[in-house]
Amino acid sequence: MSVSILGGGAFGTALAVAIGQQRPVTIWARNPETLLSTRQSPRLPGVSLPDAVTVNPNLKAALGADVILFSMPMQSLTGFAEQIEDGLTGKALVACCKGIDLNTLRGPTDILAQQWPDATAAVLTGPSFAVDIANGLPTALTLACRDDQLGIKMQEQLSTRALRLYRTVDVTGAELGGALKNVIAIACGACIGQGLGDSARAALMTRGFAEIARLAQHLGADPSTLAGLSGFGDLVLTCTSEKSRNYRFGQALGRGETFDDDTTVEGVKTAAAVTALARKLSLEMPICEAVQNVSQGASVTETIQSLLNRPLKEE
Ligand SMILES: NC(=O)C1=CN([C@@H]2O[C@H](COP(=O)(O)OP(=O)(O)OC[C@H]3O[C@@H](n4cnc5c(N)ncnc54)[C@H](OP(=O)(O)O)[C@@H]3O)[C@@H](O)[C@H]2O)C=CC1
Ligand SMILES: O=C(CO)COP(=O)(O)O
Repeated sequence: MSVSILGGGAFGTALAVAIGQQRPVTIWARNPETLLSTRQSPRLPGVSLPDAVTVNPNLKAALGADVILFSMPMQSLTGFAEQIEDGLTGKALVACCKGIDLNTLRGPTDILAQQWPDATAAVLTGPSFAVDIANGLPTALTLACRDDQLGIKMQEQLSTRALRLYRTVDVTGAELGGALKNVIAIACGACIGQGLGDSARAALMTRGFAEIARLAQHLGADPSTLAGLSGFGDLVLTCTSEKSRNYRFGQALGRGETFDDDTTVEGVKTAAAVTALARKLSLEMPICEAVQNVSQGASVTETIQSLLNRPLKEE
């Protein structure tokens, strides 16, 4: 099975570095100049692509692979997919983005499946910072594919000695865990940024997990997926590490500081999408709604106070 990665940002480059330790892989980027000239991505400085990685600026050629990984921000996926005319029949399309599309309220595999009904859509997600993967540190991810036979083949192709893929057929659970943990990470960053302490963060993580489970199970996810790498695992990582862009964005909100506009922070648009989705489905998701409000400029102090003022209830 040949493998291509579309997207030359931090995650796409890290995956190319990891997979390229064991087998040939192609990476395509819309602005490939630096990758071509230095074999490093400006989004992941200091890490060089191994010889087994081909940088191919020709998208059509990259689309010829059997397995195609889509490694770009969630809100770019629809626009990117719509410009590709190829039917990609019979190919395995693996979404590597974490989020919910704000216009359609769909996850990445739905978007891929709608654009390419004759291909199989899957998702690769879980607790992993690009820099850790690229440095060869041990990492475990979830590969979710409804076609388990294809999932088994991809698991073998994409795993390396350090990058260990676990498999599931629960695409909905894997995708929603990865999308929503970014929203809760913003809340946790804001909590720490405001100086509210580790106990308050633990409360937000736990009640945030309850919100993730509420929405995901309503949409058919298996609770065991949510307790796994793509849910609980990624929630723990992202809510506790300053390597996370979502967490750092939340910290900046909590401290009343500005944040670099050019940094990918998936949780902001996902908070808006999930708030809309929860309203549509009549589900209560107060922490996600709070993140949406503070991202839109509401006071962090007042928003936290209104969470604390909610009626007492059973856990
Ligand atoms: N970084 C990480 O540690 C991890 C990230 N992820 C997920 O991976 C996804 C990508 O994030 P990440 O790589 O970190 O983000 P980066 O900000 O590092 O890079 C994003 C990349 O996407 C490219 N891109 C943006 N829009 C388009 C488009 N319309 N067409 C083609 N390429 C486009 C950008 O190109 P250009 O440089 O030209 O702007 C850039 O190379 C996110 O959903 C994230 O949640 C998942 C796990 C870990
Ligand atoms: O998804 C990630 C870790 O699993 C990366 O998190 P950030 O996008 O917050 O940096």
